[in-house]
Amino acid sequence: MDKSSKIYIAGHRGLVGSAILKNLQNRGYKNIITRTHSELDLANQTQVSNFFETEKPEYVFLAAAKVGGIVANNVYRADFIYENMMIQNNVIHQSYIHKVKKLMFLGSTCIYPKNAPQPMKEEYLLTDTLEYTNEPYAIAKIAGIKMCESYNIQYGTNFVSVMPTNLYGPNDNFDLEKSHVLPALIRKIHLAKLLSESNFEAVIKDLNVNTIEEAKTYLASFGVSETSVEIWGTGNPKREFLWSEDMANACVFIMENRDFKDTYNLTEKEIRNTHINIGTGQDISIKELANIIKEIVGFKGNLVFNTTKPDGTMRKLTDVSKLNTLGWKHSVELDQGIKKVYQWYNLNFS
Ligand SMILES: NC(=O)C1=CN([C@@H]2O[C@H](COP(=O)(O)OP(=O)(O)OC[C@H]3O[C@@H](n4cnc5c(N)ncnc54)[C@H](OP(=O)(O)O)[C@@H]3O)[C@@H](O)[C@H]2O)C=CC1
Ligand SMILES: C[C@H]1O[C@H](OP(=O)(O)OP(=O)(O)OC[C@H]2O[C@@H](n3cnc4c(=O)[nH]c(N)nc43)[C@H](O)[C@@H]2O)[C@@H](O)[C@@H](O)C1=O
Repeated sequence: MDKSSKIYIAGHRGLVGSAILKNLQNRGYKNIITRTHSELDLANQTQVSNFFETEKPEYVFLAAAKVGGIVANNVYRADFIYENMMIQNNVIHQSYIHKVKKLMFLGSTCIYPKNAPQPMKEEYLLTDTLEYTNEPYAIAKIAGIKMCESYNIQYGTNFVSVMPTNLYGPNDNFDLEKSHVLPALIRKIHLAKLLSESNFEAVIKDLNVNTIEEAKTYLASFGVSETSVEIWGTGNPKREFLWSEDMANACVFIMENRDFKDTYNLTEKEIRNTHINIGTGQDISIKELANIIKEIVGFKGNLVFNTTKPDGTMRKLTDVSKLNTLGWKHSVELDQGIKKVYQWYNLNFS
């Protein structure tokens, strides 16, 4: 990519897409194109075809997807498989038709088997059964990897796939039902702290409701009160968290430095697993995460574990040796990142 290359970021207002946009702008890329969801529905084949025909992007970051936490994945199973398959089929196929020079597809580490050996290497893909709570999403992501790989092999395209661990940062989704654990716990614990300080005005503003009674009833349905916050599951699952701006940095690094054809003289087994894990290589339990957030937010109440909610996979630590060997390593540690995102939340959301 050179600084005047025409680069399309799909999903530029999301957690990762917004960080990729900022990263490219900071590096001096000047010809970036974006479309909001309402301007271009990537699940619509005709709209996507017309967009590529008109704009002819040279490089594509595919960071648009239907994304959510464990409960959203488990409940909206049809939406997760349908929308993700449609978006990626349309964008990847039109990138082939319109001779995009390089495309990056964003998968997820949930593509690996539920009981994969830890840490998870790229080659563990398709070696065993998936975690059921997010199987539809994971199957869509596996289809995306295989689509990139198949087009590369049959048509000589240059499509690279990356598998990020759990991400967090500015522009995350803080919805109490549908979000991932880290933003959900920041918001729940923050609201519990406000309740404990009788700062009802701030609670009403955050939830955009009319009265404190309404706010308290809503929060009670998520197990949030002035004295305690509910944590889903046992608290024992472990997760690995990567700061979204580090993720964007890794994406741009790989787009600038790695081509699919770099893998052509590898063995057949390696050709099958050319996707690259992106993570820190470090994980912590949900209980530990909740305690760190509690400390940073300054909430003095209790954490209560609701074991009727799913734990999901017990561990999914990425093996990041492939990425490290390419020359990239994360820079923001978890406690530092949580402080930064809590600051961002207070400035932009609360
Ligand atoms: N967040 C995480 O922890 C992880 C994310 N990933 C992957 O990283 C990528 C980016 O995720 P993230 O940034 O968190 O997701 P977000 O939900 O923050 O952003 C997704 C973006 O995609 C857009 N989008 C969704 N559907 C459509 C559509 N039909 N047409 C056009 N735009 C659409 C959304 O627009 P709008 O909001 O307007 O609908 C939004 O801007 C995804 O592929 C995801 O699977 C992988 C692992 C972990
Ligand atoms: C990125 C990844 O994200 C999803 O997988 P996940 O890692 O299981 O997602 P999660 O962040 O929602 O939960 C992590 C853990 O945390 C626990 N947990 C506690 N309390 C809350 C809570 O309040 N909210 C949420 N969401 N989880 C909670 C929760 O029970 C679980 O044990 C995939 O569906 C898939 O989309 C994917 O690729």
